[in-house]
Amino acid sequence: MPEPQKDHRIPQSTFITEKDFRFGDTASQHGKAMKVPSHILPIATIGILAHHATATLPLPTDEHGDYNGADLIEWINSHPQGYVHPSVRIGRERPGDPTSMLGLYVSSAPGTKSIEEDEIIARIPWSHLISPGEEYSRSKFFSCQEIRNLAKELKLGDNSRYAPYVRYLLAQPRGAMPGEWSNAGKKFFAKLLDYGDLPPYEETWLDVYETEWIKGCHGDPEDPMERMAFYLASSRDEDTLMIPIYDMANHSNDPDKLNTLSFKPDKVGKSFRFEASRTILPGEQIYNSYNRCNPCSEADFDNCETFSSQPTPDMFAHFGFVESLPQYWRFDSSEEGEEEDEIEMCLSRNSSGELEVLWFKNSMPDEVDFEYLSRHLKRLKGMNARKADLESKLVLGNDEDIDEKKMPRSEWESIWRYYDELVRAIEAAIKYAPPDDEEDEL
Ligand SMILES: C[S@@+](CC[C@H](N)C(=O)[O-])C[C@H]1O[C@@H](n2cnc3c(N)ncnc32)[C@H](O)[C@@H]1O
Repeated sequence: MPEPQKDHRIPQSTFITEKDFRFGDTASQHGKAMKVPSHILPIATIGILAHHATATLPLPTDEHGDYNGADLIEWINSHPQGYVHPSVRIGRERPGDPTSMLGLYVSSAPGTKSIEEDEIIARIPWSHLISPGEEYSRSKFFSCQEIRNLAKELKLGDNSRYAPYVRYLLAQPRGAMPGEWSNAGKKFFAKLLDYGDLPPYEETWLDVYETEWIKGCHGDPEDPMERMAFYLASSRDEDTLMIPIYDMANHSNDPDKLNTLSFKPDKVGKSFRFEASRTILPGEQIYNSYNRCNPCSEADFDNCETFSSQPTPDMFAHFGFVESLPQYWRFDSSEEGEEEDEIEMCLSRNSSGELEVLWFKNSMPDEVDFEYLSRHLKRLKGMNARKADLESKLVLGNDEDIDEKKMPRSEWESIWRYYDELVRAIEAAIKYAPPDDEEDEL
């Protein structure tokens, strides 16, 4: 499929002429026990919360006390088809600072070589992927069997044949995605979005676990490990595969940052490959794109391996963070029962650093859309004016006992981070509206 045309020279509104290449936004975009390396700390000491976790051996850490994936790398390299590039470092963005993100890097240790374009960053053999087994297909984007298999391995803990991977997964903090939030957090977020009138639309986050897992896969509502497996798959898998090492890479669609390509196994039994799309220098972070195929990313469509094209709000629903620019926004201004009326735009910065909106020719805003956007902007600003009051009523204090009407501070902060980006997108849509004569073409 051709890539949409973008013209960065035009500072205000411009067109994207081809847009109908969405394949569906379903994609996620989702050994033996090892000797523990000498440099270890118990999970709790390195500040990772593990809910419902099976007790496992501690995670290996580096000299800063950060998880370094040493056991994972050794486990993968011990397989004849397994390979992790020797320059790869797993660690924190700011070593030793637990508030900074864990991710994949090219080490900056003296003597470390760059990873060159087309070089393999990691090759993960089929035996080291948690998969739907014989049901695997390259063109399948959701699998109940994958989640079942993942839950089974999580329960096995150190006895899993994926133990080095499972240990890391069990140590992941839970509760970052809107679907996992407290009732109070979900209720307030739903209100902020005017109960389904703004994205992310409720079907992408509100009851996904109940709809997709409990109903769709006949999951057990009493099994916390199944719930954990569901959300781990949602935020980490590549379509239907859980892929160690690869899933340590953080997301970016910034063309200056995105530096990799990935290749799924053609069929059961084959390996997964993760490659450099350009030279990655020592000290640089290794980034993946979780929605590479969205029309606002600069990715070459030939490299569109997973067809994942989620808009920025859906990314928030599935992964719990708001991607930085470029962003892809889709609003539906229609009333219930009416035919869909979509506004679609890319938000980015031009070469002078100014915000820029790129419109899609067939879904530019008309008068009805402007009324919709303006009404919500006013409503959202009204909520912001009451933020301090709302905070005192809705956020749990440090020493406060659990209260059904209140949410943890992390949820509150996440909601307002999303608020800032949503308001910026709506303001930009209004400010950079297409001129009237272009509107007439609709
Ligand atoms: C596949 S994991 C990536 C590795 C992850 N950072 C870890 O510690 O294992 C996806 C999760 O990483 C975080 N993440 C990835 N890219 C991010 C970004 N650009 N900004 C903020 N959080 C990000 C989000 O919490 C997301 O749900």
